[in-house]
Amino acid sequence: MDQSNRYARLDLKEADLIAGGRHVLCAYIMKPKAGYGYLETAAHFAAESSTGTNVEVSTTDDFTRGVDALVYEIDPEKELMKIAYPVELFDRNIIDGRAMLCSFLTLTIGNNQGMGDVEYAKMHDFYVPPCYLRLFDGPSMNISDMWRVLGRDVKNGGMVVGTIIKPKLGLRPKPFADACYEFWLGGDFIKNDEPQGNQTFAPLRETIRLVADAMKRAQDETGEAKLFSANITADDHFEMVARGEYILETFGENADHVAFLVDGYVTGPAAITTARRCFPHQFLHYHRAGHGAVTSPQSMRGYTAFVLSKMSRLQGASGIHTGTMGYGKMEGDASDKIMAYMLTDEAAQGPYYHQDWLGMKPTTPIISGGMNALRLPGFFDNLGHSNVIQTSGGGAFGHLDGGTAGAISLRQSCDAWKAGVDLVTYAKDHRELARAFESFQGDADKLYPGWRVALGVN
Ligand SMILES: O=C(COP(=O)(O)O)[C@H](O)[C@H](O)COP(=O)(O)O
Ligand SMILES: [Mg+2]
Repeated sequence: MDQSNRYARLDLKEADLIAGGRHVLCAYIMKPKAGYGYLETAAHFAAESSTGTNVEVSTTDDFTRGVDALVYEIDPEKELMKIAYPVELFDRNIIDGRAMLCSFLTLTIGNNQGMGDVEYAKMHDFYVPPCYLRLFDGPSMNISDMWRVLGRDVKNGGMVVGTIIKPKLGLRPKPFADACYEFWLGGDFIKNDEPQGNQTFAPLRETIRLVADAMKRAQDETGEAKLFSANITADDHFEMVARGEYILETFGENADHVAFLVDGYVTGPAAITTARRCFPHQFLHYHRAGHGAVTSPQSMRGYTAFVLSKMSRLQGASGIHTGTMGYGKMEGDASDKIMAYMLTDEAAQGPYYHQDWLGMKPTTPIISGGMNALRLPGFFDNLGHSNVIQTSGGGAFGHLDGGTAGAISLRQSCDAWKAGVDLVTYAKDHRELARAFESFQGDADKLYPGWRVALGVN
């Protein structure tokens, strides 16, 4: 059934919709299945994503029609479809009237992902009007709060030197805490790897107790504050709260040195909001493990990493992994930097929409995935600054001289970049950095040909 007479209004102007302030706008790359017209498929998509189904129903009244999602722009050649969703469509909390991301998703990326007349549809950008934007929690903490604990300039505190305790799984509590102590002698920040939690070989209560002790000893040893991002991810809200409360109680006077890590893609918006609302004074670390299933350029469905990141700022992530923009091991390329700017800037220019954040706190890009001291300068050249949280797991514990040297090499690499000094030159009088070249020789050969002669390594 062609529903375009009801669910398409190609006369609507995007500027008028934005000025009207009553619509969430979404841009999709959509292709109809063979045999289906573009506009009729787009209209069906909008119907199924708002007030309709595949046939007219007798219960529809004028009010219903007034909150129809409307296709307002199509470009079949570019497979581009834009839909305006009246904000009234989205569910609100009964407890405080505020917005919930799950409702945004269930409509804009819901049944429409499995329709028989749609070959594929993927959201590439969305726009949130002020009346709806202010109903989201937004971040309560971010890198400024980390810099404050570290005693740095809270506006321009520089790279937070971080790691992920590796191996990914398999360390029992004492070797885990020992690895933390080792890294903290040179670095600032340690995160649980995303699956590390309460495995039977590493009971959370014992591990956290030893890590809290390691933090105290490392702080005493270095005279510097240290940070830990503890994984509180769980299916059960009460489990997450129990973990968070135990961790804060155990860290005691260092509780403000603790971030909470949540695997936000696999556990979904509810887990992010549990952490954001139950622990508003802790940095909320959004790990996005699994996101590639929908965000990968190979996936023609779901939404992009840009959309995932934008949703995370709405929900209140203090920081989210934004990938390594082609400089690390995960999928991505240099243009992904628009994700980082969308998260940190007052206003964001996305692929299709300009979004003013109206003072919503920034979310900090977390840079991770196959990174090491050799790969950082190229990354920073592309991004243009180093005010990020950077975590290198293999890049720290894969250093020939261990985690402390690995941490120091990462900091030296960032210092070299900020000073505008070539990394090989800087390595000549910074041993840990020089040894990073020997530790990651494949990268060294590829990124810094001639390093062996320059550093006297055969
Ligand atoms: O554990 C790591 C990286 O470890 P390593 O530093 O040893 O590669 C992270 O889970 C990935 O960075 C996630 O990817 P992304 O950050 O793209 O979400
Ligand atoms: Mg990991």
